[in-house]
Amino acid sequence: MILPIGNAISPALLQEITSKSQQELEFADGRKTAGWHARQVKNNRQASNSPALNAVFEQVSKALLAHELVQAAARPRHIVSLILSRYGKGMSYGSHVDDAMMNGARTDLSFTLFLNEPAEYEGGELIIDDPAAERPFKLSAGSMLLYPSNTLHRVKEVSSGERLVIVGWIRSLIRDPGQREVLFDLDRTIAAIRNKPESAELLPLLLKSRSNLMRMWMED
Ligand SMILES: O=C(O)CCC(=O)C(=O)O
Ligand SMILES: [Fe+2]
Repeated sequence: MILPIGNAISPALLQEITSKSQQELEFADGRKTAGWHARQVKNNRQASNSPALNAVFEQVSKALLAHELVQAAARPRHIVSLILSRYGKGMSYGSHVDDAMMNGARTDLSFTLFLNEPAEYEGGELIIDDPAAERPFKLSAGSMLLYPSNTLHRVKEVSSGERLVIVGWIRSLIRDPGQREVLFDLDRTIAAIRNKPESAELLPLLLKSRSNLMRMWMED
């Protein structure tokens, strides 16, 4: 499941990140943190490690882990890694798969949190490989695209302006994307009937099914 999530972080946090990116943070060649294959197709710049960057990442992690849709779709155990990237004119990231393990943890979901508006740059679409159709995504500032880490994906060349994003990886309590989708659908069903008096009898059974599926599938 590929899921766009609007308003993933607050406008205040978004504003703080963009102004720090312009004024305070330093950026270096993104190839330094890529594996041997990704290095050949990666052409961007990313924020270097610093206390200011860590403070940003802490706030972003907190906001995303508290977000209802992120919780429902990803069932996150924790955020494994975050990168703040900037793509200027001529930069892109060719087709690749993300590393299965980062910082000692399995990566189950990947996401891109868009930090500036689509009108601020040409190109720069995130494309998730899909045998049936190419799906380009270019979301508004503060929105994120959440997708399974087992996909091939790429970022089209930016032809003008600048693209600023935070890219991240989530270790889920539910390893299998299909099982996560069943739980996501159940969450939505429960939310839709929760306050309907005519569903009062069915609700406990649905809650029981969700709990018991979690017990079957969850790992820590
Ligand atoms: O910039 C993006 O939207 C995605 C970047 C990416 O795929 C990666 O860093 O692995
Ligand atoms: Fe990637």
